[in-house]
Amino acid sequence: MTLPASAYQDAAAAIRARCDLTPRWAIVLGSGLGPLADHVEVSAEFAYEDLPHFPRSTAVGHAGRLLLGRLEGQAVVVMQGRFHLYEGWSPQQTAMPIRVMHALGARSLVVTNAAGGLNPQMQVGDPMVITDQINLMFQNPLIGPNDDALGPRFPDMSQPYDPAYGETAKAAARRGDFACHAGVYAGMLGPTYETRAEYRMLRRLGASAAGMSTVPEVIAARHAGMRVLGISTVTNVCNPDALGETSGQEVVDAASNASSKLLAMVTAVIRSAG
Ligand SMILES: O=P(O)(O)O[C@H]1O[C@H](CO)[C@@H](O)[C@H]1O
Ligand code: HPA
Repeated sequence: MTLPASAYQDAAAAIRARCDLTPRWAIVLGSGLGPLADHVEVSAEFAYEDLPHFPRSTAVGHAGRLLLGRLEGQAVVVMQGRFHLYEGWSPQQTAMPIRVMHALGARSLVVTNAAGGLNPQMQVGDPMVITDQINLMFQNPLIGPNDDALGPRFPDMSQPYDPAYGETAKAAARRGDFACHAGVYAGMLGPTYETRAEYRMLRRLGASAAGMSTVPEVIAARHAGMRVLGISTVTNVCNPDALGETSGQEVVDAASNASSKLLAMVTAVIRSAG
């Protein structure tokens, strides 16, 4: 579905009409990671269905709420649930909330997700700081007329994830004494999990984690010049030579069990950016 060019401004105006907080940080909470929002001192809350042009959350473990408030004293806007291509939303729709949060004032983005761990050292519950991404969805939210007011026609993607944010997140994991990896996120279309042959291929391509989100959001954020921190939580281990079965509920449960690690890393980055 094509969105009107004004879609994200319309949604931002509807939010501003009820809340005058200018968020500095935008945070997207992935599958099972919604409880992180319990730590936000909430000023206003919106159901996605009440916001103009917003898609509705249909994925398991995605509440479908936008919150404005404070985390560690910093003004934040938080998506409790995101949109995926496999739900039937267009690339533009999956990325639209990023533009809305940018229009509200956010200039830094934290994207989190549940992902399959491809690196043999990974265990369920381990976080991974995303250093780069591979777009294997073969779709792009910037296709169509470019909004020159937002960003360039051909955005640079040489460093989509901010290295300083990543270092701060890793330092928080060291202080917390929990394992933390760093690596490349492969964005898949889904909704099927990958076959053994596909996990093998992803390893060969240099990916350390596989998921079905994040890539369109980060493209939209970089287009708009936002600094990005990305953290995956390993919810299933993808060993092509001994692959167990994976279910959506298992992914959600594993992510929420590990959410305290994510909270420690995200709050450290937000605090350090003062
Ligand atoms: O990336 P998030 O939204 O965390 O969700 C991940 O978990 C779901 C699969 O279990 C897929 O939606 C995948 O992308
Ligand atoms: O193994 C996976 N593959 C794709 N998406 C996922 N989301 C959680 N785990 C996975």
